[in-house]
Amino acid sequence: MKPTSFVESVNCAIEGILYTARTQKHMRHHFLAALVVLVAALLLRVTLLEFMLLALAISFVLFAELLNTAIEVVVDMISPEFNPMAKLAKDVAAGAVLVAAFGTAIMGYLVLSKYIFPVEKRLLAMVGTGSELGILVSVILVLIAVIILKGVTGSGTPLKGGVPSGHSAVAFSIATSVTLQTQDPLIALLCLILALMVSHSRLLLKIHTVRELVYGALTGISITVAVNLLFNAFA
Ligand SMILES: Nc1ncnc2c1ncn2[C@@H]1O[C@H](COP(=O)(O)OP(=O)(O)OP(=O)(O)O)[C@@H](O)[C@H]1O
Repeated sequence: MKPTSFVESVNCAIEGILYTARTQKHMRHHFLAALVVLVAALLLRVTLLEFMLLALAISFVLFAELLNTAIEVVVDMISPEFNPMAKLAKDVAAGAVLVAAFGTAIMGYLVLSKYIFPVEKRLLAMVGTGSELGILVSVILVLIAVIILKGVTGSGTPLKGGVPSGHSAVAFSIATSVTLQTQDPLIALLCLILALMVSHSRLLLKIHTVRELVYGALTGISITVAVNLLFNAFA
């Protein structure tokens, strides 16, 4: 039935948002990311203008995901069977969300980095600069820990599958070592992206689950930080 009042129209719009949140996992990820960014913005006491920019960028992503879902629903209604034009319409709509999300990530970085980087720099200084020997020892200990953990959990082979992911552990160990060596938050961010890409590739190849990758990352980071703390304490 068509809405007859303003309140009913608003209700229909909210139902559309709820439908999108219920059926589209990307929408739920966008909401979660928006929550994290807005809470971080409040805690970091960004300026009013910066908060407005963040809010605008977040709204833009949510707006794009809602339109993408609307297009998907219409395409599914018109063409439930496989159709190259249906594919094109859905791919273009998904592209719009990707562009919006990419722009928002850049906006978030530009606004929040100047607040987060100084805190990160202080934390890195507390762990101390990594040494060449510390880097080597970390990687060797990470490899030994991965083999022992795989043996204990009885999963995977030394180079493939199981808990934790060896690729993820080594990638995050190297990322942590480079971060400590350079003490530079931007380098840390770039290394984190590289380590995430290595881990993601193992997920795409269906060699590991997210849980195995997270355990791998935690193994790599914790051992590398512990080794560097020890080296610096006895230096
Ligand atoms: N009827 C169809 N004909 C041809 N290709 C389709 C059709 N339906 C879906 N696809 C292809 O599958 C992809 C995913 O479409 P789907 O409807 O499953 O959206 P989704 O899983 O919600 O993805 P997202 O929201 O991430 O774009 C589309 O981008 C398109 O390439």
